[in-house]
Amino acid sequence: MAKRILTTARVFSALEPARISTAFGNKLGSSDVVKSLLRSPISSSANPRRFERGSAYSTSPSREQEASPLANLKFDMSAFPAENVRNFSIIAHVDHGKSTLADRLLELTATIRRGGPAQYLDKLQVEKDRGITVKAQTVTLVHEIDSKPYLLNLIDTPGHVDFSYEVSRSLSACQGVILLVDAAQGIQAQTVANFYLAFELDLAIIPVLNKIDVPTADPERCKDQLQNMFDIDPDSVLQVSAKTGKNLPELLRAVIEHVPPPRGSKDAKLQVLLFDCFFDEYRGVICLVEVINGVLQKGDQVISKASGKMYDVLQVGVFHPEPVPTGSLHTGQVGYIITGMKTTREARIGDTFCRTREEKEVEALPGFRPAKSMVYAGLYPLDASEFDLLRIALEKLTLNDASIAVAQEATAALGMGFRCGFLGLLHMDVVTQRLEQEYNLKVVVTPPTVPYEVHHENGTVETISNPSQMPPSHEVASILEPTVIATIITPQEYVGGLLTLCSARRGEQLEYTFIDDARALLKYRIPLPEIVTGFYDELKSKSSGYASLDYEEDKWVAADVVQLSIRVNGEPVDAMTTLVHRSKSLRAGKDAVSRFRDILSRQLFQIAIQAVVDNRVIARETLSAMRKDVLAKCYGGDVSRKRKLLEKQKEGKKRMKRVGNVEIPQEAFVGKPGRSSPSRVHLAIAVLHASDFVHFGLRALSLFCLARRGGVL
Ligand SMILES: Nc1nc2c(ncn2[C@@H]2O[C@H](COP(=O)(O)OP(=O)(O)OP(=O)(O)O)[C@@H](O)[C@H]2O)c(=O)[nH]1
Repeated sequence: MAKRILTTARVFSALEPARISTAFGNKLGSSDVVKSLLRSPISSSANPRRFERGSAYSTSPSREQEASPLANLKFDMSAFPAENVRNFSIIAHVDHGKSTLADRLLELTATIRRGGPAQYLDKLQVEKDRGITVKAQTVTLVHEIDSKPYLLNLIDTPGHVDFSYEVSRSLSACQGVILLVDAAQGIQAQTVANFYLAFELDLAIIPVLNKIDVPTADPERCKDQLQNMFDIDPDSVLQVSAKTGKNLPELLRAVIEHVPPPRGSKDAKLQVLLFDCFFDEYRGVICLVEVINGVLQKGDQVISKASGKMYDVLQVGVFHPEPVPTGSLHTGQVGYIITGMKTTREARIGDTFCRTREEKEVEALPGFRPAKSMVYAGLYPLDASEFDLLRIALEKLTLNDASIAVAQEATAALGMGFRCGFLGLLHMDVVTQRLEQEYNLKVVVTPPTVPYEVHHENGTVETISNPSQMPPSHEVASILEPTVIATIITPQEYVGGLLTLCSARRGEQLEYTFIDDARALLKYRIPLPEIVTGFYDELKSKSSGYASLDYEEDKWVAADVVQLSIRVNGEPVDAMTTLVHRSKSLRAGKDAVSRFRDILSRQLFQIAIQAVVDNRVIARETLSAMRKDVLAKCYGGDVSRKRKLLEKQKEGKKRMKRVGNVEIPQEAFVGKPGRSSPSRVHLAIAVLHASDFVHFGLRALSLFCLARRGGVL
C-alpha cells in the first residue's frame, strides 16, 4: 500500500561524489565569506540576557563558554535572500541519533566548538537525564558551499510518540527533512509516522542511514526496507555516522542542493507564521516564527489574525545557538520575535502576524489543530501545605508547555490537587520529573485515565476526565471512548505474541504486512484506555524489547464502560476510582484489591478491601488483624485465665474496628504508567488516608483510650 501512495514522494538523490574538500571539523562557518556577512560585534549591553533558568532555553555558564564566538556577532539577514535559505528538520524514531547529528552539524558549521557537551540542543534537565528530546529546538547555521553562503535553519524534533504534535508543528516551518534511520535497527514505528507527516506536507525528504560505525549496522537491509516501505531509491540513501562525523559535509551539501528554498516573496505584504513559543522570565513570551512573505523589522507594528491584538516588535533575532538579535528577518527566514506578550496563552500557535495597516489584504495561514490531552491524572502535593507551590509551579510549566491542561480538584483521600491532561504517559512522567527537579516539589500522581464522552439520557453530552465524576448509570445513554491507530514494527518471531496482545487489548486488526523478510508491520485500532494501562511495557516484554510502537488518534467509539471503585472497610477511596471496560472489570477489580492488600500494612483490626461495580462487590481481599500475643506473660497452664485474656482481646478489637481508621500509604495512589513509572515520585514516605496528621493524632488518642479501657489489645 505504502508503495502505491509513495511513488510520487519527493525523495531526492542525496548523494553525489563529495565535492567539499573541507574535511570534517573544519570551521566552514567562520570562513571569510561568512565573516563578511556578519556585522561587527554588538556591545555587551545589547547581548541577549540569559534565558530563564529552567526554561526550555536556559543556558548554564558552561554552555555559554562552549558557544561559538559568532554568537556575539550580529547577522546581516539581508545578505541571505530566500534562495540562500534552507529550513529543514531532522526526523527519526527515538534514539536514532537526531540530537547527536544536530550537534555534529553545529560543530561542522562552527556554531559551537567541538568537544562541548553532548546533545547541545537538549537543554532541559529532564532531556539530559533521560537522553531524549522533549522540546523541538531551532538553530540557525551559516554554511558555505562553492563560495556561496547559506543560512540553514535546523529544527531538532523529539522522537517519542507523545510529542508528534511538536514534530508536525515544527515541520510546517520547513521545506525539507532529513529522515534519519539507525542502520543497526532499521525502520521503526516512528520512522513510518514521521515519514508520512513529512510526505503529507509535501516536504523534500533526504533519506539518511546513521550509526554506520556500529558493528551491527546493516545498511543494505535498511535500504531495502526504505525501498519496500516508502519507494525510496536505495542509491539515494546517504550513509553517515553522527558519532564520527563520517559523510556529514556531504549531508549538508545534500540539504542545500535538495531542500527547496522557501517560496515566499520579499516584495509581498508581510505574513509571519507563529509556529512555537516559550516563556522567558525577563522578556516575556518569545515567539518562534517563519517569515513567509515580506520583511519583518524591529519596531514594526503587527497584528495577530487570530486575536486581532496589536503588538510592537521589540526584538527580532535568530538562535545561533543562543539568541542573537538581528534587527530583521527576511523572507523564508526562521527566528524569534519579542512583542511584550505576557503569557504564552496569548501566543496562539499557528497564528499569522501581518502589518497592522495591511490586515485586510493579508490572509491567515491555515494554522494547526490544537494539542489534545490523551491522558489525565490527578497531581497532589505530597505535603498538603505545598498546594500553593504546586499551583504556581504548574502555572509556570504551562507557560512553556501549553499542551498541559490543568483544573483544580479535591479528593477526600488526597486533599486539594489538580487534574492535569497530558499528551501521553511519557509527557506525564516528564512533567512530574520537572516539578521535582525545577520546583523541588514532590507530588502524588493518581492512576492515568483517558477522557470519555458521556451521552446523557436527556440528550446532553459531556467529556469526563475524572472517573469519580461519572454520572450514575441510569442517567447515561451511552459512553464513547477514544481509539488510536497503533503501528507496530516487530521482528517476525514475535508476531504471534503481539497479535495475542493486541486482541487481548480489544484491538481490531487493520494491516499485517512485511517490511522485509525478517520484520512485520502490524496496524491495529486499539482503545486508548488499553494503551495507557501498560500496553507499551507488555509489547516490549513480549518482543524482548525489539518491537516499536507509534500511534495516532482515531475515532471515538461506543464502549461498555463501568465505574470501578475501591472501598476500604466500607469507605470509598475516591482517588482510586477508575473507569474500565466491563469485560475487564473483574480482572481490574481483583488486581486493585490485591495490590491494595500488599500495600496496606496490617492493623490491630481486620480490614476489608472491596472492588465495587454498579454497587456490587466484584472482588474482595481481607487483611487479617495483627495479633498481639497476650498470653506471652502467662506462664503455667491456667486455661481459664488464658481464655479470659483472649476474650478481652477480641472485645477490644471489635470496638477498634468500629472506630479505627486505616492508614493508606501514598504508594497505593500512585499510578502505574505503562512506559515507565514515575519512579522519582517519591514512594518512600507513607501518607495518611483522608484526614491528615491532626486526624491521625486524634485517632491514635482514641485507640490509646480504648486500649486502656479494654485492658488488653
Ligand atoms: N555509535 C554511534 N552512536 C550514535 C550515533 N548517533 C547517535 N548515537 C548514539 O545514539 C544514542 C541516541 O542518540 P540521540 O542523538 O540522543 O538520539 P535522538 O534521536 O535525538 O533521541 P530522541 O531525542 O530521544 O528521539 C546516543 O547514545 C548517541 O550517542 C552514531 O552515528 N554512532
